[in-house]
Formats: sequence, structure tokens, C-alpha cells
Amino acid sequence: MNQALRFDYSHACEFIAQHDWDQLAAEVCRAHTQLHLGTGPGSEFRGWLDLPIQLCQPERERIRQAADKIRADSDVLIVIGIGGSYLGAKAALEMLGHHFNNRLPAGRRSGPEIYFVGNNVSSVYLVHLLELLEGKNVSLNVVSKSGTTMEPAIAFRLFRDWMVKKYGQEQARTRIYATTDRKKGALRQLADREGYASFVIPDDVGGRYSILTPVGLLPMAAGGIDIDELLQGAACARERFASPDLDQNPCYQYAAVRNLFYRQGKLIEILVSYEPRFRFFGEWWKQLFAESEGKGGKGLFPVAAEYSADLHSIGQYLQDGQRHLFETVLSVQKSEVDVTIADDPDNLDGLQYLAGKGMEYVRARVLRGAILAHTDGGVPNLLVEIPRMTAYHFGELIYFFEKACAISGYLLGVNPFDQPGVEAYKTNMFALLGRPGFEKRKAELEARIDGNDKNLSDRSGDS
Ligand SMILES: O=P(O)(O)OC[C@H]1O[C@](O)(CO)[C@@H](O)[C@@H]1O
Repeated sequence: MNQALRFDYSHACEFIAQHDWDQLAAEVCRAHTQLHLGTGPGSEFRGWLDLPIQLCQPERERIRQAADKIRADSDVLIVIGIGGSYLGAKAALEMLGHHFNNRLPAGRRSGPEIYFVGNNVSSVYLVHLLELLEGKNVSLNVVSKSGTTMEPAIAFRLFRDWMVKKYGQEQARTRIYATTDRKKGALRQLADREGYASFVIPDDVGGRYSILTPVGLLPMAAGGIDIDELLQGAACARERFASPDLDQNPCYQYAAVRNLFYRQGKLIEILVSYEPRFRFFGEWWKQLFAESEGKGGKGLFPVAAEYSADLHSIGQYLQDGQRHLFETVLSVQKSEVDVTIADDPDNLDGLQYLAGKGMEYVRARVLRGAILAHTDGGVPNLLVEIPRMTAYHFGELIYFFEKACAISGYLLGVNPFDQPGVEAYKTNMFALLGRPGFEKRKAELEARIDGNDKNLSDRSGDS
């Protein structure tokens, strides 16, 4: 029997009045109904709710077979995608992998090196990756639900070309895997035309909720992660977090408490962890909450921090700066290894009192010390703890945050499944890049840019 994820808001109780909690319990119940009966906004994108139990055996088998082929014939897997089309897989591979090589911990199978591309607009990044591919066997997994997102599409042009030059048209096709919409979009068309092995992102699952589809599962399986175990963790979380009763449902408690803090004027949530392996989990979490809640002039601003490093940089502000934030600590109860602190009778650093103790002892004390100090400083602290860093608990975490995010969005009064704001910069970008059909917008923007340049030079007295 697996121990389970734990949500602890005991350090935040002093910030929570009973009548606010009671009111939230009723609101949570309504949000639960909206989500489960599909009466809330965005209801056509609730497919992620059942993903842990819906991925059928034949589809799992296809993913496993593709992953096995990649592992057998490739030194490198390149995953092309941006936002929800890469962050989940990257988070899993980092959290469950080794810091400094591509092996999974404790003697488990090694896999190909996995690199993510198409998530920035840097030439240097692309060139450095191409340099690294010299002499290596490569497979490509291109992931895009729309098939038209610019960054991954540009990267795919480049790497597809590279593959064809290296392997020839026919062989390259057998090394390219497309994960995209079932019917629509440029990538679906291309995959069908070229005969790439392809995987489907269901219509009712949006990008940031897609980690438990082939979007996340294929790269994870290629990296040697046990996707059955991961889905099992998510499936258990699905059952465990199904109750509409706030007092019975830790996932809803998290959603409720963060909304309560928001109503109290706490506008920033910082997800902190003491494990560098959580770094990309933080990135995944940021997208989930920012795209889901930041709209209509509302929403908590999600940021992620890595302790203890960040205690030595933003720690001062956290303790003593503007009181408009709270922390959610993401922790692992038991690390798979521990390091003993060395004995040094000279004791010049004054740390001899720690000699013989484990690094894990230090981590646990730093964590508790920071929670208490920040709480005393007026920054409420929440704790989300998993027993161990395993695929099972990764799956649990994913489901916990996804469901909390949906409920939280409904509590806030927004549609947690759209992202209209992301389109504004895209429109400008397409116009400035000269995309046909955007000529009028381009002229407007260029006039504004010229005007701004002129204002600046007038201010600085340039002639
Ligand atoms: O999978 P796609 O369609 O390329 O989209 C990638 C990402 O871009 C966004 O649409 C925002 O630009 C995200 O919501 C999404 O995760």
C-alpha cells in the first residue's frame, strides 16, 4: 500500500477565520458541481479529469512500443514543443531522473539523452544542440496540439531537415513521432502525409492539462519512467480527491485556502521546494495556474523558488518585504539517499555540532525553520508533501494540482480552461514578422514603435 500525498495547512490556520472557511465550503461545493456536471465555463475541456483511467491498454502499448524503439535505436530523443506540450514531460524526467546523467536512480534502465527544443527563440540554443548531435542517432517527437505554434514549428522545420539529410527521407520518417490533434491542424496533415507514427491529444484536453496524454507519456516512457505506475498514482488521486466536502478533500482545501488568501490581498503564490529536481515541476505548475486563473483582471501570480538557494536571495523580501504573498512548500518526506556531514575536530566553521548528522536532517530543519520564520513574518505557509520521489507520487501530484486549479478557477469566477490573453502577443508577433493578412496591424505597430523611439530621443535631447 502506497502512502499518499499530504496537504497541511496547519501553519496557515491563524490566517483563516472559521466563518470564511464555512462560506468557502459552500462555494467549493458549487465549484465541484460545476466541474463534475460540466455546468461551468470551459466545460468542453474537462477530459483530463478521467485521463488516469481512460488511456486504454492498446494505446499504452503503442506508447510503450514507440518508446522501446526509441530506446533501442537512438542515443538522443529530441522533443519539440512549448508550454503544455513540453513542461510536464520535462518536469517528470527531471524529478525522477539523475541530476547529471540520463539514468534513472537506483540501477534502473538508462535511456537516450532527451533534449527539449522549440520552446524559445534562441539561435544559440539551436546551434548548440545541433553541435551536440554530431555522430549520434536521433529520434524526434514533435508535440503541438494546434500544429501552428510558431516556436515548435520553426524548430521542426530545422530538425526535420537535419533528419532527412542524415538518414534520407524514408528512414527519417521512421524516426519522427508526431503528437497532435486527432483530425485538425498542420501537424496532423503532415504526419498523415509523411506516414509518421502519431499519437492523439484528445479534443477535450487543453495543452496545460495534457501531461497524462501521449504528450507527456511518450517522452517519459522513452526516458524509462514507468507510465503505468505514474497513471496509477493519478488514478488513486482521482478517487481520493473526488469528495465535494471541503473537510474531506485535501485538494479542495488547497484550492480554498489559496482563494481565501487572494481575497485577503495576497496576490502572489510562491511554490518553493528544497529539491533542485523539482525545478521544472515549478515551471509546469506556473503555466497551469497562470493560464488558468490570470484573466479578467483577476488571479494570483504564481512564481516558483528553489530553497535553500533562494533563501539567500529573495529570503530578505519574503521575511520582511511587502506582505502580499504566501508560500506553498512542495516537499518529499524521505529522500532515497542521505549524506553524512563530515567530522572536523578543528571546527573552524563552527559546524562540529552537525558532524555525523545527515543532510536530510539539515533539510528537514531548514524547511521547518523557514516555514515558522515566514509565518511569523506574516507570510502564510502551506505544505504539499509526497512520501517519496516516485512515478506514483508524481502522478498524484499532477492530479492534485490540476484538480485544485480547476476548482480554484471556478472559485475565482473565471474559465480555468481558456487562455485568451496569450493571443495578444501572438497577433503582434505575427504582424511584425510580416504574416500575410496582418498588414494593417503591422503598420499600426511600426508607427507606435517609431513614435516611442522618437519620444525617447526627444527626452534624452538627441537631435
Ligand atoms: O500544443 P500547442 O498548440 O503548440 O500549444 C502550446 C502552448 O501554447 C499555448 O497555447 C499558449 O501559447 C499554451 O496554452 C500551450 O500549452
